Amino acid sequence: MLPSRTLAGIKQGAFIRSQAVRRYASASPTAAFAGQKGSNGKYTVTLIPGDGIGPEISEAVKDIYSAAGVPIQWEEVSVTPILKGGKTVIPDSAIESVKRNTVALKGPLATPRKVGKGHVSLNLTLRRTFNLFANVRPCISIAGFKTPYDDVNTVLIRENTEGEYSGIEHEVVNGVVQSIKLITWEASERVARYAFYYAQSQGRNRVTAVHKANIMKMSDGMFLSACREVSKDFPGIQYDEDLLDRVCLQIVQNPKPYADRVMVMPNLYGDILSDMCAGLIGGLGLTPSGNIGRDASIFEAVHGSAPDIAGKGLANPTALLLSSLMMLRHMNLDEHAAKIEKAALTTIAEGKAITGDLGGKASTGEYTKAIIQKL
Ligand SMILES: NC(=O)C1=CN([C@@H]2O[C@H](COP(=O)(O)OP(=O)(O)OC[C@H]3O[C@@H](n4cnc5c(N)ncnc54)[C@H](O)[C@@H]3O)[C@@H](O)[C@H]2O)C=CC1
Ligand SMILES: O=C(O)CCC(=O)C(=O)O
Repeated sequence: MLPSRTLAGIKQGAFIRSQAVRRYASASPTAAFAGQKGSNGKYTVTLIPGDGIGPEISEAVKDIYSAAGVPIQWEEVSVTPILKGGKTVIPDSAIESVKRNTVALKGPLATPRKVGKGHVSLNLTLRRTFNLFANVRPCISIAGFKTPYDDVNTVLIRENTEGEYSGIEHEVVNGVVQSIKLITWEASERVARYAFYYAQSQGRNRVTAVHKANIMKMSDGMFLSACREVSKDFPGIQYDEDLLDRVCLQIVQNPKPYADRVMVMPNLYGDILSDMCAGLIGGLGLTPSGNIGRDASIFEAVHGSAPDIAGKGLANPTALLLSSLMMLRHMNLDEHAAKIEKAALTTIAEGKAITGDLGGKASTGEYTKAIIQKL
């Protein structure tokens, strides 16, 4: 029997602050925001604009924040990788900025696709560097924006530091490579505990662990054991388990039943399932996420750098904007978040100034202006 290690700060009932149920909540008890306003009355937040469409959508967020009078000043840093001792690393200045500010908004970072070559993913490097153990991915239908379903309301919590994304790969012999899926009890337990905490604080009454333990009996099996163990500490929350493939099928047939719960799962499953859910509400231009850690949290869109549309003014900044609203709520700036959220969702529902991915004709700038006019 494995020991049940309790992560300090996420015990049932030991919440740092009570939280109302909120759309795009970050619900982070582990990294309770302790930032102080500067002498200018503003909090400093690290901004990593990112690659591809990153700078365009970051600019849109900055413009909306200025217009909305959000008390934030951005500390912009580059994470262009540098070579240090034969390894690709993120510049120290970027690391120091996130450490100092404890919150960051990050645009997408591209990872070279060359087979077996190119630097490692900086997205994953950042998650590991700051031990951002839970990736929260809410996906909610936007009222007034017509898609095949009006009632998608899923929250995925993805283990964010290990699993299939451990990056441990090697060639055994010519023509045979091995990639190791590393699952630890500690990481499984802490993400499970976070999922239960999130469900409880956001009024969701069930946690479903999504897995393939029928095949990966030891790795996913242990992930499930950790979830089961944690579930005992949350008697008010129902707990069940479902197979990843079944969940995919069921969600695309009828997403409604999933609105009552939080789904928690190993790393890769969360990556794929969240893109699938995004497809149900209008695409990757709409889905936010928060990488939550104990000492820092980094908020980013689910999507990547979209090289196919970069620099053309076609990018939809909503996903990054909604990620930033998760960040504002994490920082207890709820009123600012609510005001911006209303302006953005109303702009989409009206449909007059929406970007091409949503079937409109507006440029990134025109859509941004339409939001600003509604603030
Ligand atoms: N967290 C991160 O920073 C992530 C980074 N990536 C990286 O991004 C690069 C591109 O990856 P892809 O597989 O092409 O995925 P992607 O998410 O960048 O693009 C997939 C499709 O969605 C569209 N799309 C994405 N975001 C959009 C937006 N905001 N507005 C309008 N359309 C949007 C793109 O134009 C493309 O057709 C790769 O280098 C990948 O490694 C991918 C996923 C996440
Ligand atoms: O780092 C990358 O290039 C892709 C990462 C990704 O898809 C994710 O984990 O969200």
